[in-house]
Amino acid sequence: MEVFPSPLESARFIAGHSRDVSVDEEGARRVAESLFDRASAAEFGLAGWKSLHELNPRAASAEAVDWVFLVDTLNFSFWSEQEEQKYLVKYKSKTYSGYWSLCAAVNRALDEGIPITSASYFATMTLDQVRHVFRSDTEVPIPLIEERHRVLNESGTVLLEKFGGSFLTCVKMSEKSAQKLLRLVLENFPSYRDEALFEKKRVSFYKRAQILVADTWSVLEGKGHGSFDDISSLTIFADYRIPQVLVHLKAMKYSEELMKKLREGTIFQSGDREEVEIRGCSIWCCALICKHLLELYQKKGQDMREKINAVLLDYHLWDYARDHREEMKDIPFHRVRCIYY
Ligand SMILES: Nc1nc2c(c(CN[C@H]3C=C[C@H](O)[C@@H]3O)cn2[C@@H]2O[C@H](COP(=O)(O)O)[C@@H](O)[C@H]2O)c(=O)[nH]1
Repeated sequence: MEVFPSPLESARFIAGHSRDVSVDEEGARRVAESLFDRASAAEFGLAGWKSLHELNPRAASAEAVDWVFLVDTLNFSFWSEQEEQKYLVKYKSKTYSGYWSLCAAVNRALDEGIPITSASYFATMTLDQVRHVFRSDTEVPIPLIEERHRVLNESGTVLLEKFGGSFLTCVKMSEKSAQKLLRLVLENFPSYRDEALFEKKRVSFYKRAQILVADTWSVLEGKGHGSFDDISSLTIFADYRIPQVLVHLKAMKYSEELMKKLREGTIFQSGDREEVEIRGCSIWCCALICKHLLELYQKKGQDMREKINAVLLDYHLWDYARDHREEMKDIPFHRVRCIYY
């Protein structure tokens, strides 16, 4: 049986050997305290995935699960070199940027009668068809269009050959275990294997694989085939926004030399030491915030393990980063062009 390193153990190891990034335990505690009241609010919970985001599916159907699979297969690299020159998609008289531009393009295609979420379609899509579906409403195209074409064909082919073209089939095989679904995704879909070498050790982040499991849990509303009893075993999803918000909230710190490189807009490569430290420390920092949050509730005699986990903390912090873009503009995000996040 193939061994997949645990993202949480990887994060612990990276945080323990990191040079340019540090987790601030006091800062993490303060973030937990600031979230304390909000964590028991409805928006923080699972229902927020649909109620807060108009582009997410309303249904909990097999088609909705396929929508999640397609989107998370392409859920990477939306940042633009120049902030003012970026990929944008207009949908139902609203203009979307970043991750939401991907969702808007998918929904636009579905409205045009293009079965973009069907494996039988995206398994054999041509590059021109991908260019058409994800066309931009500015002169800036979606980044990594050739890579998106490749992962679409690859993932669609596997979904057809091994799971009858339906990601729900894969979910059913996981028998309500998030870790089993994570393993099935990693074993079968190579583009999801988000790993690196750090201090000669194989470490993992599995950002798209873990968010795929989390979004599947969310779209199925934690019920039926999506009632994962081990959903709390997932970590946050190490993208390029969570580190930014953790530094903004002073739960994580960068060295002067790293801050300088980030401010200059240095483009890092997947697996660079600084990139691995940023991603691993982000995961570790959020694990500490979760721990402190649960302890705060325990002191109040409330067992919130069903309501607080890294997934819901991640969604909250990611949405916070979106809503506080202006306030966070002095904190640079790290730039890597890759298919992992
Ligand atoms: N850690 C984490 N990373 C996330 C997401 C999402 C979308 N999930 C939302 C959908 C339903 C839920 O309610 C979530 O709110 C996208 N990303 C990553 O962000 C980056 C894009 O950023 P920007 O350029 O600002 O749009 C890119 O790496 C993308 O992969 C998340 O949830 N967590």
